[in-house]
Amino acid sequence: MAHTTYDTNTQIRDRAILISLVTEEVKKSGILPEHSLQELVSLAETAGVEVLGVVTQNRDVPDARWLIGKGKVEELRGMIDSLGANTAIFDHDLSGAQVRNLEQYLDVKIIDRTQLILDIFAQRAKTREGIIQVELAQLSYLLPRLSGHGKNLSRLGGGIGTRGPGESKLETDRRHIRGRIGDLKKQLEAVTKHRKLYRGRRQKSGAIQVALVGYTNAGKSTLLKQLTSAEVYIENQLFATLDPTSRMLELPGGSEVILTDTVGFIQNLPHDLVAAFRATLEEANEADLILHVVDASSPMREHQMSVVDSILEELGAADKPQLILFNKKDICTKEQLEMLPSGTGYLKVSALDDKDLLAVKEAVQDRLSGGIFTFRIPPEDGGTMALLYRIGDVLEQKPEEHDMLYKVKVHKPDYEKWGYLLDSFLIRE
Ligand SMILES: Nc1nc2c(ncn2[C@@H]2O[C@H](COP(=O)(O)OP(=O)(O)OP(=O)(O)O)[C@@H](O)[C@H]2O)c(=O)[nH]1
Ligand SMILES: [Mg+2]
Repeated sequence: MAHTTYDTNTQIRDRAILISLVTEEVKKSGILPEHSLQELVSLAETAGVEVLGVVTQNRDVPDARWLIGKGKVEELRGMIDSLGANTAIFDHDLSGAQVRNLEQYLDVKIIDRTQLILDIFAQRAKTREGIIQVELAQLSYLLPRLSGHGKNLSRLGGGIGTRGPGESKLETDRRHIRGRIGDLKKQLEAVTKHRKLYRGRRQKSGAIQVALVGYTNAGKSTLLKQLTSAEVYIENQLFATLDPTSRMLELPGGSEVILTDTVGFIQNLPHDLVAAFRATLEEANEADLILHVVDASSPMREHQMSVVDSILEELGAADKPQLILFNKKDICTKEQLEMLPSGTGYLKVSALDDKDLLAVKEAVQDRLSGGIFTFRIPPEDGGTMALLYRIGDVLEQKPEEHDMLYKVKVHKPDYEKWGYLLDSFLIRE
């Protein structure tokens, strides 16, 4: 199926009211409701929605029929009428029944946080793999809620919540959607296999992989660009990057690693999406070193870090060597900077500062270094000598009797891969 593209000029622009529900569960989670709502506003704006207003409600538990209390629903209806909204976006996942009830009563399009995120992903996906992944996630999300969506999706005929699978798809029966999900999974498998092959080749070539991961908008793409002079898409919006981009990064010692930018993480990342993007996020899993980029200026810094940690754990990448980059130090307050932990695993940087960029490269080099070793190699053995240059930085070379002595600062990942070939040349002291 062709991916539905969205032309903002010919569509009715979404004019939305955002609704945040603060339950006991939310209070216990440590997520500050105002930040979550702020994030929802950013998500909506990123999706191209005009935000007309917000409504919040405190309630111990969600209402089964309406999510929010009936009185709030009335209030919302009044706001919708007076502001001329055509969409209501809830910072909370909705059941099919809740969508149906709200849609009937309010007569606007009802969207929840997950759909909003999925919609942004649909707009952003560029590669075949990304496009399939998004459609798969959208359909998996839609399937159990199918009965909830009715006339408004087709009446408005576009905008958030309807991009991707396309309107006609929403009207077909579940069996059809299940069939489509099956097809997509097969396609995804084929594309992923191809990627794995390519990745395998990259690994065989001995290249060291370093992955930039972190919360959305932390500055990952900016760092990739600044460190490698790559042309990448940088925006002060959420999920600017969807498909991983890899570039060569030259370290101060002269050796090269492959640096990969990845999709940003977000709290409550829809589970279907994590599953669908597993293949992409596996870049992090394949990495020899993870650079966890943190927006140190964010008031939600700690929470965002723990979101990233738990997603890394879900991916099985929690035990990878990690370096934490506290980014955007140039816009941090003095207090924020003082609060940051320090030590060898952490670096406070600004992606816009050349000195800091050099410090990042040095730290990467250090983290990848497995120590300094000396090898004795006969001068005619060019192959082994070439191998030395592959596993690290040659610091010194001098003749001794008939051989050459090489002092090498080895890269841990390379040494683990190739070191066994050098065992017999190693001088043990
Ligand atoms: N002041 C300041 N701004 C920064 C710094 N690094 C990045 N930014 C800005 O932060 C915003 C987000 O940067 P990106 O590089 O797109 O962030 P990202 O982590 O790739 O975001 P996603 O792709 O959305 O996950 C942009 O407006 C950048 O210009 C920094 O060190 N200092
Ligand atoms: Mg990015």
